[in-house]
Amino acid sequence: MVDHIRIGLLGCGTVGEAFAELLVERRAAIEDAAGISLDLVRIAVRDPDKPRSPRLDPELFTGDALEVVKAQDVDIVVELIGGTTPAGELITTALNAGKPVVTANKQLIGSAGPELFAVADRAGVDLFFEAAAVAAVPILRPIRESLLGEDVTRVAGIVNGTTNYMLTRMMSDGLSFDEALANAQELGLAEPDATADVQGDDAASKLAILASLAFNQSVVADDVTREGIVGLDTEDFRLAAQFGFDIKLLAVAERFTDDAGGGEIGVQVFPALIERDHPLASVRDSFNAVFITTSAAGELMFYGRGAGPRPSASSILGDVLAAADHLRRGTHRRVPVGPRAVLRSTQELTHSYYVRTEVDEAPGVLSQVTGVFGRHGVSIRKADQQGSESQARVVFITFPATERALGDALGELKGLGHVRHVSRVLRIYS
Ligand SMILES: NC(=O)C1=CN([C@@H]2O[C@H](COP(=O)(O)OP(=O)(O)OC[C@H]3O[C@@H](n4cnc5c(N)ncnc54)[C@H](OP(=O)(O)O)[C@@H]3O)[C@@H](O)[C@H]2O)C=CC1
Ligand SMILES: N[C@@H](CC=O)C(=O)O
Repeated sequence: MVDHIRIGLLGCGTVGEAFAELLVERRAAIEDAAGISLDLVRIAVRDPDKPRSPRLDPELFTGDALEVVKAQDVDIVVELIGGTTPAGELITTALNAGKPVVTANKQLIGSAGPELFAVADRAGVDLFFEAAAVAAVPILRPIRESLLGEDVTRVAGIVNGTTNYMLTRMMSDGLSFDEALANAQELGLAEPDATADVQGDDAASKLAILASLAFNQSVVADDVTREGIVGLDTEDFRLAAQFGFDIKLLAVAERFTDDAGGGEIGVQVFPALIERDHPLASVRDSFNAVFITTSAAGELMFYGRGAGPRPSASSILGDVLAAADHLRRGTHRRVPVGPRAVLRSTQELTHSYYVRTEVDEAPGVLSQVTGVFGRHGVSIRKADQQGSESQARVVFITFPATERALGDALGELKGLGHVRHVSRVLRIYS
């Protein structure tokens, strides 16, 4: 017997169109494999008169998203408009009407996830969002299901495809920032507003989603401290290579258990130097990879395409099938919402650092600078000086120290006579 499930799609842009096409392409195979016929019955867009894929029936398009959500002939709503408004209101309306929702909207889930999970739970329907974190890679379902009973202590990796693609092209092919970004946009990797990618906001939303599910605590994007990749220059790439490192934009969530059994968490997104033989250094282009550390399983690695229309469509299709299967069985899977996370101040988080300074080439400057670091408890692992008669660049690689200690040392360094400026500070990830 074949069950017919009718899909209402909100948004048919970069990702929405790829999803609609994949649905049409895979319809017969899905029917054979799962006994479910997924019928795309309505598509809401901003401008219904815009030319669309010839593979999609023009009769399906409307400019009224609310009408699609409320339509009697729509069983599952797929939200691919993006942003918080009107996506949030549309999803809430669908859930309250008893319709399961599938979305790829990390911005919305990363900021209002806990509220929406509660709405879905009250309504007794599914809210799935696998594509909202690490696009094609099934990671949220394993966290929600396979690792539900586990004690997860760390989630860390590369979660933004655009910036990983850009860093790969800038480091390997010498592309400028603007060229690399334009290529990423052409490939459909970037957000509609790509500042979210390059400033680390997209990665912060994804980290909030991953940390919430992994630690069973409520974490929102605003909790995540972030630095993007804006401002990195060819000299950083050259120096990183010289020291045996690659540069990657990382997202790291850690849970620290105290003696009383409490657990603060640290959530950070930052560009970092990473040793060339570290597995994350081999993650290139739009690929992403996330390590999850648990007490029993140890370390697990999830790897695959973290952005792009078709990889995202694959993940959305998986969610739609899961929701369709639940619908025919009359069941749903709730998203657990844990207590509000207690955040550890980033000042107390510990890293090794790469510090690039420009100094006057005067005798003793190097030991003066090393002395300042030492006074603040930041020990130097390596210092490399290159320069001309009047000016030198000194790169310091430190042993692990807290952000507070490094900040204090840099503060004092800036007041030092022969230090012209500190031109870059990057964390080193190992
Ligand atoms: N790019 C990627 O690799 C990935 C993206 N995502 C997420 O997917 C979502 C969609 O992104 P993307 O496809 O790039 O976005 P686009 O901007 O390409 O598409 C947005 C779509 O929404 C439609 N739309 C906008 N406002 C309304 C409205 N008020 N009512 C109805 N339709 C509306 C637009 O209509 P029109 O066509 O008429 O302009 C368009 O079809 C975002 O949440 C994004 O974060 C998730 C994973 C990966
Ligand atoms: N813009 C995002 C798309 C996928 O989530 C990214 O580059 O990772």
